[in-house]
Amino acid sequence: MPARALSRPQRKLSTEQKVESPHWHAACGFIFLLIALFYFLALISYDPADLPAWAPWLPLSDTPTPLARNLIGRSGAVLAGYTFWMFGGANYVLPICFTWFGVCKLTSQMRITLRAWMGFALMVTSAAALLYLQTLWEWDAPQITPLGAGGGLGYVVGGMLLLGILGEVGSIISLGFAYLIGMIFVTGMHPIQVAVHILKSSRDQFVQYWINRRLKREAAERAALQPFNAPPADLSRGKGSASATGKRKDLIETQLDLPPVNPIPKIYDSTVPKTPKPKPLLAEVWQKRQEQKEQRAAFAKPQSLTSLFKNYVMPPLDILSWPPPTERDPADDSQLREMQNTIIRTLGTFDIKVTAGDITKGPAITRFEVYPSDGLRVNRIVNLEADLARATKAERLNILAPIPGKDTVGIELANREKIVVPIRELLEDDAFQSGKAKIPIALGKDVYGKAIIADLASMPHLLVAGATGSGKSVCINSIITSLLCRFAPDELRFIMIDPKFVEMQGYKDLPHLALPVVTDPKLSLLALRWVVNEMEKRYQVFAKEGCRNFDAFNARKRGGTITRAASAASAARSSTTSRLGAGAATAAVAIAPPISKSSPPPTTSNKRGRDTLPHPDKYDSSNVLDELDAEDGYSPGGFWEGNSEPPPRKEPELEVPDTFPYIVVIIDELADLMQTAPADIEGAIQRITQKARAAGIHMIVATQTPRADVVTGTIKANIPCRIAFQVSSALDSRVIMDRKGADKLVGKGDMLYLPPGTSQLIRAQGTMVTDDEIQQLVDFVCEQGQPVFEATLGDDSDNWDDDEDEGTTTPEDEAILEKVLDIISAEKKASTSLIQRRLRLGYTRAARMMDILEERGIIGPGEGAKPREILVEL
Ligand SMILES: Nc1ncnc2c1ncn2[C@@H]1O[C@H](COP(=O)(O)OP(=O)(O)OP(=O)(O)O)[C@@H](O)[C@H]1O
Repeated sequence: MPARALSRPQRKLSTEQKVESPHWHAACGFIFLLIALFYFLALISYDPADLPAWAPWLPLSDTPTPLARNLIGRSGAVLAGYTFWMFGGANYVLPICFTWFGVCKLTSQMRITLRAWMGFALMVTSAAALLYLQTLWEWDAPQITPLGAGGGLGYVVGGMLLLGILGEVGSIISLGFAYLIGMIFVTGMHPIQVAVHILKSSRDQFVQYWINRRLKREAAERAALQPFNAPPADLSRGKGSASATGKRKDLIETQLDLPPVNPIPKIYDSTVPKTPKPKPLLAEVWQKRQEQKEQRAAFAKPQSLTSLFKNYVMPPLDILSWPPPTERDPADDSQLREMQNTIIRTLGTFDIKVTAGDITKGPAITRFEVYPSDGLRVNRIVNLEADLARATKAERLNILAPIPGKDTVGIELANREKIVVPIRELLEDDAFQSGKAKIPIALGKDVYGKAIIADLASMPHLLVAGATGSGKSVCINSIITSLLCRFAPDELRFIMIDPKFVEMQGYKDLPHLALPVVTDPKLSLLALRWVVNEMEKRYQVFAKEGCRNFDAFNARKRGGTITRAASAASAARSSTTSRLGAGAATAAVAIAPPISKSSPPPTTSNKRGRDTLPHPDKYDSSNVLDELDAEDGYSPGGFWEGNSEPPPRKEPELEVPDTFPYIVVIIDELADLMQTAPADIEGAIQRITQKARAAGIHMIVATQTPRADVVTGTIKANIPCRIAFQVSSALDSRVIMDRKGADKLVGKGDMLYLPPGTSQLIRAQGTMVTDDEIQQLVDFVCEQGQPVFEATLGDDSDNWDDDEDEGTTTPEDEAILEKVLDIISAEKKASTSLIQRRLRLGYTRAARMMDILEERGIIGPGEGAKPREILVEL
């Protein structure tokens, strides 16, 4: 390729130069070829007899022809006459060079640079001088070139200038080198390289021919050995079948170590929707599950979720809309190719040689692939991001160097018009319908048009972050929609924490809700504690049943034995985890009637060292512990009233449900929660994300504030699966994904997805679900049942921060006190604000810790703003 010689090396100039259109190059190419042809015809048919009488200096013929015989007429004869007079035999170099320029313009769309023109002049001059000096053959055509074989130019340069200075041999050698240099300038190719290339390609041709013959022979032999009626394996695929060609190519490349040949570039338009399937596979999955549920419901307790929702009907996908096909125009191939040429040309102006690869038009972006030439560092392409953005006039441009898993570099440009990916398209996709994923969630379509259906069960938790308006809420809604279209209320329960008040209000009547939608950031901790509690309870049930995890438990052979309906027992008595709503003044947690006996009531320790339930009056029917105590002879308050040694207390039996539903906790705006009680929220999220997977509990956390104090290291360490929408800076992108890239997204659903178990990001366009679709879906679901809450969170949250009785501390408090003591001993200072800052506690809680330490005689009383006195050696 002539790229190197014809491209302009000065970068300074190339940043300013205009990128010419392909039409201009094509026109120039044809003009060059036309000139070359005319010129050549004029030369080969030159006869001095055609010259008109008025042509000065030229040796005119004695017998002029009345009609010019020159193929280009009299003007051709005049042109040939003068140029022969000037350049002699070197005249033929001119049409050859013009042909070369024309071919370059047409094939590579290269500029004919000054260097190429100089090379051209050098070739003609040295050729003319060489012809003048050569003595190998006698030049005897004075009527054509009166000044010798090299014409006037050869005579002046060879005869008058060089011969006297360098002598004959010296002149011929130097002129030979000058001719080669001229050729290198014109073609951009080293003659030796050209020779090697020609040799190599002829060898390749020969080898390919030889291998083709061998393959054909082998195929024919195999066909002859095949049974009469069997289709011949290779021949049936045809001569040009992809696999045969690929095999042949591999064979050639591996056996002969030939340079790889880039595949022919293709254009893919992944925005064209697939035709919806008439009968989704998932219907069969549902049908099967429905039958299983009906069998189970026969044994289930009447108030259990299985019984309540045994006739639940899954929402039909027709509820969701499908945009009419007319809204989507197919990709315009010529425009895409033109843009790719612009990219290649722009890179060429910086001396970066690339060849065209595939073009993939995705819903939001188009990826142009290019093959870097051998020895090119891909970083050089990355460094030209700004110049490429200028040349392509792109709003945002992203360079993948290289595209993971490929040998090409990808240049991604935002489409002028975005194609919306309707959620229905994904829900009808095979990946969703096949039922392979346990908790499938439709996320979007990648640039190749492949549906991204993730499995929340394998994630097992997800972080969604991006600037405001980038598409987070739509993504969360898509996830909820996917789950609603797949799970009945007894199979999957939601816990929705929505401090923004607006995002999840539409879901407040869903029967899938385990708790009411939490909008008060202060109550969200209670909800998270409920989840922790539920998780611990599930583990106890698993241990009792000898099951390792959620799946094993739900898949175990069930005998229909359901133990005594005692509530939550050891979980309730084990104080570490069951402190939901602890304290009388706390958000009261009341177990709703239908589920009351199957959920562990929250507990706290009273001063007498016994676990009691907060707000016992708020529990519907019975205080189970009191019932059990009464059986054993304890008073309702838990005191032993007999005279002898108290008998060992009976532990209430753990209820083993038939199956557990999945629980999906969705937090929409983590930042709001982290403002209220960062340490507690972080701790709760950490516990859930660390342990909850095997208990069938999964968490989705969204935030529009990707700051390090919101998306903390602890949270990130426990949520490896992330989705980043557009953010304003590379720093924000690093907070979310630990690398930049999200700052290059174009918004409105354009996202980067980090799937589980890999470090390779996938760029995708998120699915779109409209408010109307959600409304219709929710209406359909809500018509089939009321929400059955596992607990209701009271609104008495004002004092939740200091939610313990005076002087009573929980293990959680003790853990914080430990940290407080560490800080005090390190800083040699005890002040509430210091504790607040270091542990990120609210004022009330920090002050309470100080009061407890004062009570224990570790620090002195407060003296206004002054730090307190440290009374003991720490
Ligand atoms: N996947 C998508 N496809 C097409 N358009 C989308 C998509 N996602 C979002 N949008 C567009 O972007 C707008 C903003 O999206 P969304 O409300 O989800 O942003 P957000 O990140 O949740 O913002 P905020 O944090 O302010 O709530 C939507 O109204 C919609 O027009």
